[in-house]
Amino acid sequence: MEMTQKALTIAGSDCSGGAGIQADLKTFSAHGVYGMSVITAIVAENTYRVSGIMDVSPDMIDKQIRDVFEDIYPDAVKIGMLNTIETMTAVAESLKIWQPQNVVIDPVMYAKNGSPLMSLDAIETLIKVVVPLATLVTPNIPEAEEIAGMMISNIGDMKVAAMNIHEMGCQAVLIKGGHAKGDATDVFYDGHKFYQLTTSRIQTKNTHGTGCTLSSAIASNLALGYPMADAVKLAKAYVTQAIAHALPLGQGNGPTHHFHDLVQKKKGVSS
Ligand SMILES: Nc1ncnc2c1ncn2[C@@H]1O[C@H](COP(=O)(O)OP(=O)(O)O)[C@@H](O)[C@H]1O
Ligand SMILES: Cc1ncc(COP(=O)(O)OP(=O)(O)O)c(N)n1
Repeated sequence: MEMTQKALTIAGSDCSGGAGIQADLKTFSAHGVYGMSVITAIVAENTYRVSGIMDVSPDMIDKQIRDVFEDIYPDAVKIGMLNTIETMTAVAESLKIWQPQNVVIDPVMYAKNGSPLMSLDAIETLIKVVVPLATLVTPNIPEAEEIAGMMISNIGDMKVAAMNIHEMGCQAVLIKGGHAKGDATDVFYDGHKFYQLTTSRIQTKNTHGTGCTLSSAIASNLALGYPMADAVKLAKAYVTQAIAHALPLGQGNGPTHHFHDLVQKKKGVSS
């Protein structure tokens, strides 16, 4: 019988289906990876607004993580929205017990429409307690500015911020360029070498869930056994296709679209 790769997302629920847990599970499925979820918060949101957040208690987060790991140990974990200090601490304590091998952390702070998804007072805990757990951390430009404590206006700044974040104790950093002007260039730093991943910017407003899609595609590829640099390159190709096929749903930023044909194979990847 073929082996089944398993991935876990620890994140918030987006009831409109474009981001959070929902985007992550769709991405895992498209990659042929068995998906599991630990919900950290229930978010009432859609393509143009966030109208409410209910945090799940630390005790329920612990129980969800324990029940997953005790029974179906994941090959990779993706972490998304962690709203509060208590949520971050609960996730960090549990992961220290279960020691997953691959941990991709998308340090979600805001939704595309600017609504906050992380409490302002939690930034220090994010840096000291959460970032060091990461095999890879994937901030967008505004998130990288907050974490690294600097402004980012060009690729050189992205590289400096990546090095600063790497020094906080994670193994690798990917700064996403979706919020920049011009080409969509992401900067990947593995602690030794920089890689620039560039695609033309797709002219669309339908970009709800791009960050979630990218980080869960990376987690899928790590679960499938790809080395980190290949996992990132293949995921960048996947998110580009998911944006190219994004759905014009809702009144705001429509969601990325997911299906197996968008998944890129290793053969086409240049080193
Ligand atoms: N319009 C676009 N065209 C092509 N790629 C894009 C576009 N917008 C975002 N991306 C890519 O999507 C991924 C997610 O980036 P970003 O949108 O910055 O994340 P987030 O959703 O966390 O803000 C990155 O690989 C980025 O380069
Ligand atoms: C529940 C939840 N988690 C994360 C996000 C943010 O998703 P992201 O892909 O980073 O960006 P946008 O979808 O907001 O463009 C979210 N909105 N909801």
